[in-house]
Amino acid sequence: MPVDFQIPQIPLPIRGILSTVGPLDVVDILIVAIILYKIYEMLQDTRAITLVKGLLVLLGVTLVCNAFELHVISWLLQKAVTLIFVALPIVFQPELRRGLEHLGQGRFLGNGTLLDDEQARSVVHELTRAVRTLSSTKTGALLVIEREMGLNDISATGIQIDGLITADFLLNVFIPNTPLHDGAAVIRGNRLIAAGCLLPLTENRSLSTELGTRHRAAIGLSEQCDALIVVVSEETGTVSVAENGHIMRHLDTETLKAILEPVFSSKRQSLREMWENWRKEK
Ligand SMILES: Nc1ncnc2c1ncn2[C@@H]1O[C@H](COP(=O)(O)OP(=O)(O)OP(=O)(O)O)[C@@H](O)[C@H]1O
Repeated sequence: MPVDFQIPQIPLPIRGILSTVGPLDVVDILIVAIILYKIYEMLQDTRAITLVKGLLVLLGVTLVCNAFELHVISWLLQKAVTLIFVALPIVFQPELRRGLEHLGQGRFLGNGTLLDDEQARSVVHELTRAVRTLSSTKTGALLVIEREMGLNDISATGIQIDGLITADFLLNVFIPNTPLHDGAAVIRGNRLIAAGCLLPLTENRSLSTELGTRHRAAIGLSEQCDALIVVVSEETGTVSVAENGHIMRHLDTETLKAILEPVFSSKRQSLREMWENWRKEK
């Protein structure tokens, strides 16, 4: 028996709205949706997301109060929301700075040093060799690897060096009770550019209490820029890597190598080369 199937009719008011939507409106809405999603992605796992949720609740309550014409409460809430918007840039200065830096940083525009395949392989080999020894001898170390965002402000807090990276050189830097061992060493390309540098501490309160200031300094810097930070614990010898506000702990040499390889890889270099060639041609 044939089934009588009818396509449901779109209600008249919705049809009215749809008839006014053009292709440009669809593009407009898509762009706004992408921007909102990117903002959400940026704020995810940061202190700011809790505040955004609080703000949304406050806005919701204000709308409800307006609808019920509770004039005094809605006046107070409106003032509170305005005050919060003024306070936002002050309270979330680090997050804002990071967001704007992300915006301004094209993949090609970084100021790291170009490495060819051989140099990249060598620096990863020397780094992993040094970290393995530092870990087995329980020598505390903090190694900051610069990526697209320049770290001149961080390296300026320490002692300027500029030496080719070798495992022995790195081991020398972190020998306890020597002038350079305290603080972080900064790596740009295959060179150690500074040591004894001061990093900003994270204010994340949900971190394990096992993590002392060395690890908190690594997470703190990774919240503010795209650097990769390797930490060797003086207490336990464990190796960790901080990136993007997160820390991966208890890494073995193979895992560390797998993390480091793409950081120094030549794919990034070829994009840079494309950019530099394009600039030379201009
Ligand atoms: N803000 C900072 N910037 C750079 N280095 C720092 C900073 N704070 C601490 N450090 C380094 O960490 C050392 C202190 O480490 P602490 O024992 O407090 O941390 P930890 O995370 O428990 O590390 P570990 O497991 O090695 O003991 C300092 O001597 C210094 O070298």
